[in-house]
Amino acid sequence: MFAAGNVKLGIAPIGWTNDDMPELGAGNTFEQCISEMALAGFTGTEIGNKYPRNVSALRKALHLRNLEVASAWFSAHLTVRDYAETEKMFIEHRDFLHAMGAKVIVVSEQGHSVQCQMETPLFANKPVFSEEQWSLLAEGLHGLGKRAWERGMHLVYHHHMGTGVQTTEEINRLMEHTDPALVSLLYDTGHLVFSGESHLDVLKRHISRIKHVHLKDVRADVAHQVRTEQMSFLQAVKSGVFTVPGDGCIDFMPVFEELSGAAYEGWLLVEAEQDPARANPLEFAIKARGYIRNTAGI
Ligand SMILES: O=C1C[C@@H](O)[C@H](O)[C@@H](O)C1=O
Ligand SMILES: [Co+2]
Repeated sequence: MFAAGNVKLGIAPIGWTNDDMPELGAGNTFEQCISEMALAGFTGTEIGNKYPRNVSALRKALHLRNLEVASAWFSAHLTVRDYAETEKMFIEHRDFLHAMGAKVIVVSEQGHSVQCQMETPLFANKPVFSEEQWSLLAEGLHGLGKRAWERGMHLVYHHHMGTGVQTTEEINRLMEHTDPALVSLLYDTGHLVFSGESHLDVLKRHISRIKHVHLKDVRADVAHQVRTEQMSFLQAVKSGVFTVPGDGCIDFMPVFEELSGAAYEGWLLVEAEQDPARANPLEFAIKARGYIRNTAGI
């Protein structure tokens, strides 16, 4: 299916320790996390809050386990703060990722986001950007995209539940109003399905812009409960709305077919935040690895 060497397989540390709720998996160490990633058969990772910020220490720890850095999340605040403030932090983040050998920088606009509010019902309160906020976002992303290019890197925008870029319409709008040379798309299956979008329509429409992929599955019964009981994003995660590919309601075969058909090059990164006390991270990493082998043949 995928041509040899086109894709690399990674896994995010969020299944071991959750950056949005560090109390989930607080007892899991950095070394345990990266050792189990390697043991499960992955060759890449994103950077979590327990990872050392020292380039040589992180490089050594990952190299010992044959792991590479795929990317790391950056929270932008382009709709609520001065551009210069976001740019300064972005440059620091970019330079760290560049030193670690990453080629893409994950960016999500967190201005007005309800993603990290424990008590705020998700679906009723997601922000809807005004015309002015859309312009601030597009212009700001163009600025950050140019900064990424200074190091030969791509900015990949992460559409996300509880933010102003969640739905198909919002993703379409962002893609239409940004320059493909400066702003690419991160495709996250879990966020699209949880939001009620057609993940395959988004994939087909924006395939040429997609430069990073998060493979996240959804437990449909929990997603339904989140809507009916007006739960927050964090409550949804704690309740188990997300899981690894092969354990939820998404059939990843058409996703892999579409990506490979378009000769997608880059990372396929399993990202399944759930409570590690309820879902053993190593067990679920092994499960994901087996499912990908059986469906994508890699
Ligand atoms: O890429 C991601 C990073 C996390 O911090 C976030 O909340 C998660 O849902 C996600 O998709
Ligand atoms: Co993601």
